[in-house]
Amino acid sequence: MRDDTRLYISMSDAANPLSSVISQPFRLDEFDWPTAEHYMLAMLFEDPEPREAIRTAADPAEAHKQFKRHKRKRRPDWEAVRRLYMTRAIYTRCQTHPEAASALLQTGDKQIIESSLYDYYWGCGRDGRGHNTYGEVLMDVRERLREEARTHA
Ligand SMILES: Nc1nc(O)c(N)c(N[C@@H]2O[C@H](COP(=O)(O)O)[C@@H](O)[C@H]2O)n1
Repeated sequence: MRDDTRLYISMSDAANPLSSVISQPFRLDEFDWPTAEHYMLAMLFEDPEPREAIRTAADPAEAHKQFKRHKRKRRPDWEAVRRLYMTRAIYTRCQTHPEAASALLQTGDKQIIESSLYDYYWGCGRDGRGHNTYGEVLMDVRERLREEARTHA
């Protein structure tokens, strides 16, 4: 049965304006980032070398390869900060690209769910019991954009 109250998205859909891998560059923390995924993966490291290797990767797949290459240098506090970094990336992308903000606002009050078989943190996991953190980040940013629109009306 169709459920119009939910919107399922896939992380790997680079054509979806809600995805973290869509090519919508933005500037944040004094650097230019090709995608939100590049930014999030770079923030996994405090060391500037892997950060730069990820930032300058040609696409998100290459950025992911760089992330894996440097995996051992991963910052110890990542679990505590990852949601915040993803939120900053998505919010800044929406500030930079009005079409990104508008695509998010057009989802209305739908619950956004990242469908992922394997990821129980960013996605909903195979059985739907995952945290769906990426979906929550999108909904948080959507709420903030709405608040800002109300304030500036
Ligand atoms: N499943 C999924 N959904 C997203 O929205 C994502 N941005 C990612 N990215 C992947 O997450 C991994 C790094 O973060 P964690 O250590 O899991 O917190 C890495 O594999 C990225 O490619 N994944």
